[in-house]
Amino acid sequence: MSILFSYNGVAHCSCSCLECFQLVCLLLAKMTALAVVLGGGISGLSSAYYLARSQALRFGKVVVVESSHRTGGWVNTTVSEDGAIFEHGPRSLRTAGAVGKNTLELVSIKNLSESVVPVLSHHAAANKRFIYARNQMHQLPSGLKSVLFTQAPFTKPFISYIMKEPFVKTEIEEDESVHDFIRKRLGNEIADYVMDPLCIGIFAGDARKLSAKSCFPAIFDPARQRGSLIKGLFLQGKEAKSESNCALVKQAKKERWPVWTLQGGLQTLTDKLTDTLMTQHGVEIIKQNQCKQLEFTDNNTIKVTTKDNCYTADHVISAVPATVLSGLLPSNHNILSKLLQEIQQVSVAVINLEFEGNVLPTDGFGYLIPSWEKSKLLGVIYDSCTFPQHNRPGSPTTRLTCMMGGHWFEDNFGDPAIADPEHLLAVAMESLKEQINIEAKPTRSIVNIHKDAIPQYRVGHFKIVDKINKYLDHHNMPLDVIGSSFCGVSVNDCIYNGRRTAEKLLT
Ligand SMILES: Cc1cc2nc3c(=O)[nH]c(=O)nc-3n(C[C@H](O)[C@H](O)[C@H](O)COP(=O)(O)OP(=O)(O)OC[C@H]3O[C@@H](n4cnc5c(N)ncnc54)[C@H](O)[C@@H]3O)c2cc1C
Ligand SMILES: C=CC1=C(C)c2cc3[nH]c(cc4nc(cc5[nH]c(cc1n2)c(C)c5CCC(=O)O)C(CCC(=O)O)=C4C)c(C)c3C=C
Repeated sequence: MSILFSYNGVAHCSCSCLECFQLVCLLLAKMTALAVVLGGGISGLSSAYYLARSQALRFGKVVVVESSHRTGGWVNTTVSEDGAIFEHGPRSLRTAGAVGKNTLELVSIKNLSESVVPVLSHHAAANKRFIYARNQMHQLPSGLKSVLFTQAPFTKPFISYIMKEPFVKTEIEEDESVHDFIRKRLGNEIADYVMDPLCIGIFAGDARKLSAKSCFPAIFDPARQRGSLIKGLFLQGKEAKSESNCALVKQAKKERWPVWTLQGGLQTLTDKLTDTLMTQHGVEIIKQNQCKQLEFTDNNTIKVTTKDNCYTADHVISAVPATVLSGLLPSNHNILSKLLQEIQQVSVAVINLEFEGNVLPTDGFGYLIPSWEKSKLLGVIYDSCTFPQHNRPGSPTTRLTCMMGGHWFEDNFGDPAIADPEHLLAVAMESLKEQINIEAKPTRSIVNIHKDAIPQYRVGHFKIVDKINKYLDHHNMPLDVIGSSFCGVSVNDCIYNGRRTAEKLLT
């Protein structure tokens, strides 16, 4: 069989049989099929990468439309002229679990293995995490000694909470707040001193509102299955885990890295993805090209209207926040719009500071402040201790990041769109003085107000996500939704979900 075809859509087959004609039509359709990815954050970039790297030829063209002048979304690093690195968004990625392994594999494929900067297991940043409560700094238990002996602010040794839990009789809810879930099983102290600050350190959110099922599926689901949190975690640990052939994954496991970053900061990853998508995979990334509207056509395509262009897409992957997608949909899909609107985000003020010399009271990852302390500061990250490789070369400096706002932004600072950076800086400096006795003037300060940065998975979030996916299926819409609004806010989750969606489309 010899087939000739031209790009005007007319196929010529020398044997002129119907089978060949159909095959050619199919090939042509695939070669011209267009996938549009909305949003060039880590979710959009990774889904575009996993779509474009495939040989499956499902799409002839992949286009990423991004509203801002840069890709990366919340992944945003400043490399100053003197070599100091400041992260305005995520700063470290965990190695644990399938999602952690997947990111290390991606880093390895992208030839970034040599750029990985790990935190080693014996390092202070791996073991010393603090909470600031009742005017004192408390180290959270880590290691056998601190589990066996009573350590303030707890009134019992950690082990006693753990031993009792399998015998606690409690209703198994389909979902409940993180605080309730832990309080019922491990008591008030663990809920108040561990889970409350943990919800701040991941979601900048309120443990009494956030969903245990959606925010911590790795503890909620096994606990529900086994009737006990401790039994669930223990038995889950015994389940077979798939091995990876990736040298970087093996090294991370062998050396027990808890978290890592990259030389040049985490934006190195999004920059590399952006670059290789365009130069090696033929993906078009169009910046400053905000998507304005989506229209669903009769022939099952989507008309994507952006600031400067209009595309007829065979498939759209939305990697913008749920609330943004909600505003792009036509009025006949207002049920879907309303569901998306329910997934709200909170705003965070991120203040990067640099001081001459070492001004930290101790080494460690940093500290979080439980919400019931009513501090205006959510917590502080000791960047120069965690990743000294990112300090300005030469004389010693301290870099730290103060985070403020989150669920409590409006209460504490008013409308994030008009909050005063000078005021935020002053509040941060005041809190640092009160909490860790830093009175020195910073040599550098960068204030960013990240509006609507972190989605809040409130109790019942899983039902909203389920309804959204069912709606898309039921209406046979050529649209997938990914990104931090849905199934995990960590960079690892975003990459993993981008991959899963791309691979689903290719099968
Ligand atoms: C302060 C902070 C600290 C964090 N720390 C960590 C951490 O240490 N570790 C970790 O794993 N995670 C961390 N996270 C979470 C993680 O960074 C984010 O959840 C993740 O980067 C979200 O990626 P995304 O691509 O889903 O969304 P986004 O980054 O929001 O990307 C969405 C993109 O869509 C674009 N866009 C929006 N509207 C439109 C439109 N209409 N048309 C076209 N484009 C549009 C945006 O400009 C953006 O580029 C942190 C987040 C914040 C804010
Ligand atoms: C110790 C101080 C910390 C502050 C302050 C903090 C603020 C903060 N963090 C996020 C979002 C995320 N952080 C994540 C990981 C993470 N955060 C801290 C500490 C602080 N965070 C640590 C020690 C870690 C590593 C987790 C670990 O090793 O166990 C993540 C990723 C979580 C994951 O599942 O991988 C996110 C997301 C925000 C929005 C924020 C602002 C207040």
